[in-house]
Amino acid sequence: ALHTAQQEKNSEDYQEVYNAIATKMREEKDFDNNNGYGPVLVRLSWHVSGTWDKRDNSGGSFGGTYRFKKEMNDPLSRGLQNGFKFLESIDKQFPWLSHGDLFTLGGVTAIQEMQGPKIPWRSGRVDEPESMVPDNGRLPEPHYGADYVRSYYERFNFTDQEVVALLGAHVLGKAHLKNSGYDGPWDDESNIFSNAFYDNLLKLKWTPEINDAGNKQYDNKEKGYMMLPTDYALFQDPKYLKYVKAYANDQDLFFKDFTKVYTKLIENGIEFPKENKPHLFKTLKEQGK
Ligand code: HEM
Ligand SMILES: Cc1cnc2ccccc2c1N
Repeated sequence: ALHTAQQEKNSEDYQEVYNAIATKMREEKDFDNNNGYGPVLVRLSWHVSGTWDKRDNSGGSFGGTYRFKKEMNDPLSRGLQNGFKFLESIDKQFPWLSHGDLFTLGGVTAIQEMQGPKIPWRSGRVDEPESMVPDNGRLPEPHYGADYVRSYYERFNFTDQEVVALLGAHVLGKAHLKNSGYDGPWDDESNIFSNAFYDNLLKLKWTPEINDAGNKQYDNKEKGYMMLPTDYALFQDPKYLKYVKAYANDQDLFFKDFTKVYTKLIENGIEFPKENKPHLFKTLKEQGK
């Protein structure tokens, strides 16, 4: 059964939460080699949504079950505890906000504050008990190629175009050897949301290397950039490559398509009554803050 969102506050209340998250991001911008908390907040919003299974509508962002240790300690989510800890003070400041809304609003705020597209965000997710925590093993592994990526996203009914647009979020942040067994990029500023992921994928020379954890990754020595095998798959597969080229050449198109598929991702499995309108948030900058 679909979950029905329960709208209880108005946009001004959620803008206040947005501002609290965005302000804290500014205050703690030296986190993780100066990347700040933006990237890990975006990854958290994806992981809490990526457990969804269209077949029985289990998992997904609605119930906020990431707060329980079985989901939080999924080995494929190592490092996301930093994002959870960051949001704990926000959780205390706004006790009326559900965890599902908190985790997804964290990602939306981070994307917009990192100069990404405006993401219209709908509220009303309702906390579910620990018994509803989905099993581990629903998140993707980074070791494989295009066939794996394509079949993984079949569980979301995402097309090739949607998969390529969604993965553009890997312009943000970095891989940490102790988290995932992958490492890099080694530049210190990957906290601006742009179409650079596609540009680099297409234009730079990528050398397969075995990293210190024994995993194969694709490195560009000149720039100190890396690509996971699942990233590089978008270059290897001709059907994906078509969209990589489109987004490398048109950032507006990327922003538009990313907004659509990211919204689908964080809303999967939830029914929003028609009066439950999306909230459009102003960035701190737009508010003169
Ligand atoms: C094929 C699907 C995907 C795979 C296999 C994958 C895998 C990974 C891995 C291994 C890392 C490094 C984690 C670490 O070592 O700390 C990572 C980081 C990240 N992922 Fe993904 N990911 C996928 C899809 C996505 C999607 C759909 C999004 C968002 C829309 C996303 C956003 C991020 C972000 C922002 C980071 C950087 C986090 C940080 O800097 O701490 N990823 N991903
Ligand atoms: C440039 C690049 C490529 N792939 C990534 C995968 C995970 C996290 C960050 C990445 C990143 N900044």
